[in-house]
Amino acid sequence: MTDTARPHLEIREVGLRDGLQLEDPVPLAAKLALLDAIAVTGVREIEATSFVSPTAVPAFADAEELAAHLHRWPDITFSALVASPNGARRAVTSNVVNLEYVVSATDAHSAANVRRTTEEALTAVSVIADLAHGAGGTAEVIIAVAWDCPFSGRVDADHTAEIARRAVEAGADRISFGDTIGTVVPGRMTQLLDVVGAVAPGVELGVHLHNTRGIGLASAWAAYQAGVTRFDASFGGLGGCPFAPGATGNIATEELAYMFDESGVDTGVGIDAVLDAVAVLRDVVGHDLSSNLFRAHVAGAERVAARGRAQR
Ligand SMILES: CC(C)(COP(=O)([O-])OP(=O)([O-])OC[C@H]1O[C@@H](n2cnc3c(N)ncnc32)[C@H](O)[C@@H]1OP(=O)([O-])[O-])[C@@H](O)C(=O)NCCC(=O)NCCSC(=O)C[C@@](C)(O)CC(=O)[O-]
Repeated sequence: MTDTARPHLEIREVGLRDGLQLEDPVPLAAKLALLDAIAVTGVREIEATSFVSPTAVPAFADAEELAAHLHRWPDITFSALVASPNGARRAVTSNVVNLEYVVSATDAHSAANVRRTTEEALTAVSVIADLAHGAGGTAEVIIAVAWDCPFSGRVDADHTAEIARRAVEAGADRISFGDTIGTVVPGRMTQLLDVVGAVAPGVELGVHLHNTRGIGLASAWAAYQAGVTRFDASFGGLGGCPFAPGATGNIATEELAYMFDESGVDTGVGIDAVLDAVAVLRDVVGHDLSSNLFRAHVAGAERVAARGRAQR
């Protein structure tokens, strides 16, 4: 439960989308079990799936089927990633009206991801925003490779900020910056947010960070200090873009919530409940997860069990 007297922020859980997109397709029943587990953690927003090409990302071939179950969690605001107007149409037809549309800051990543240039991808923002708004929802643009591209290197902050400005001009309600290959550091986070503040003042901003180099939480803290209060995170730290070589997991929901809650910033997220959900996730994907907090939790539980056995 959020304490309104404390500073607070929103964590959007993206494990069902970013988390699963690099995995072998997970059966619908297992996705619903994951939703059951994550829906009781206190997160208020969940990015549930992607309406993209099932050839490009087989993990979300069941997007429509999953969407038909989302009414089961009426207290959660669900959203979906889309990569084209066609995907946006599929989403709103499935009653998923809050859309995240990805625009890559470089042509090279855009070509790998959606087979379009950045300019072509930007052209679709107004169409997608109209579709979302017409259905009573919201349109967010996530700018992928906002700081660094695995194909063309460093991205100028002015360039990313200009994409943000144009996306808002075209109808986006909100912009999130994606650190797709997990290279950003606090100084560069602050630099980009400063430039965006000058170019597109007053825009609602979020960040979508990957922890590839272990700096994700530090950059999240820098973003918070710069005024950002919306963060994507993935339980267990699962995730990664299939079209960005070297991409690995998102910052972990439980670690982000732990950092902020212990710093007096309310996330509304119950850490123990997320750790329970991560245990379900580990069984579903069948491999270890990168979350240090989860590892510490498992190791702590094993120590307690070993002590219990020794005392018997
Ligand atoms: C945009 C559309 C829908 C256009 O796909 P389309 O509408 O089918 O149009 P097309 O003419 O470009 O595609 C023709 C054929 O190529 C296939 N195709 C098309 N694209 C690809 C691709 N990339 N890789 C492999 N195959 C691809 C496509 O599936 C189709 O095959 P068919 O169905 O005829 O057999 C499609 O390109 C697509 O779905 N791309 C996937 C986008 C995606 O889901 N990327 C991962 C999410 S973005 C991300 O993770 C970054 C983010 C948001 O998290 C932020 C961050 O981390 O920083």
